[in-house]
Amino acid sequence: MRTQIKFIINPVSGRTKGGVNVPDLLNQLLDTEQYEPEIVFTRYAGHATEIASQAATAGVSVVCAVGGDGTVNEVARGLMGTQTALAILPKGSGNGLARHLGIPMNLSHAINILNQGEPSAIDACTINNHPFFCTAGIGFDAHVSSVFAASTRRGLQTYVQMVLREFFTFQPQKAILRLNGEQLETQCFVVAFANASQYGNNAYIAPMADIRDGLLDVCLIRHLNLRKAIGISYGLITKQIATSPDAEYFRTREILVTSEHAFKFHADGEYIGESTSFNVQISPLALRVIVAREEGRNG
Ligand SMILES: Nc1ncnc2c1ncn2[C@@H]1O[C@H](COP(=O)(O)OP(=O)(O)OP(=O)(O)O)[C@@H](O)[C@H]1O
Repeated sequence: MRTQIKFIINPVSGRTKGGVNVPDLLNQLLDTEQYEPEIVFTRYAGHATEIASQAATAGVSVVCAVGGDGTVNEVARGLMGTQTALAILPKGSGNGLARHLGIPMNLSHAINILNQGEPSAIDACTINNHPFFCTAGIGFDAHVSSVFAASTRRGLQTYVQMVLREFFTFQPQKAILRLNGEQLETQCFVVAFANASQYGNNAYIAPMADIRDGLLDVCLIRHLNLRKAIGISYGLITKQIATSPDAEYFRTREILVTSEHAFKFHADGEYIGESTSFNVQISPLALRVIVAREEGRNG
């Protein structure tokens, strides 16, 4: 019997990439002896969660998110805790979870992985009950998400320009971190909560994060001047941030953060809002994903 697979395509993701007609590509490359495909397009933000959740209830084996991290997050939250596996055809600009899982950025290659892949369970997380699968954070990274969300311009270059501009006016705030029975009162430029190793675009905020270990990798950056920020940025792209004296790491199942001043927060790069209190938790192995056979065994 063929495996039922539902493709959920976000027509507005990856606007800067243009060009690729995903249904045509699937017609050419998907192994239809193995898969029985159905293709749907999202009509509004949040629609992907509804479609994915209905597919899981109907017993569809695989739901494939065709889009960026926002689409992957929406589909994954509809599948968490079910037997239906997530697949990813990356079409966004960051593609953090796909990159972490070794899914190729080239869509044809990604379809080939799907043809030969197997399900493998990964951890799922929440920040104040908002699910995330890659990274969440409070402080500067969330501030950048909020500015980026409000902008009509997209692309890596816009993003880098925005980060530079915002860096010079952003002020760290005091917070209390509670984790592993300990309490830490500190200035926070960023507190990143990593399930996967990267934000996306191969920016490795927690290079040693294991997505199947039942633990969050927490990265605390207390404050940064320009010289230190250049070091951190270099560490992000060379996977060496953990050796920086300006980035501290903790592993935990749960973390509570409280502050007097509100912090902005994001989940999988999507700006969510502001709060003075954060509860970040992990649900071990709560999401099945289709990965290359080797990745499932070793990754
Ligand atoms: N039909 C639609 N119309 C408008 N917005 C949509 C639609 N379908 C999904 N969305 C929203 O589009 C947003 C962006 O999607 P996504 O993150 O996948 O693409 P991206 O921003 O290009 O990629 P990346 O996050 O990697 O930069 C998501 O927040 C999602 O809720």
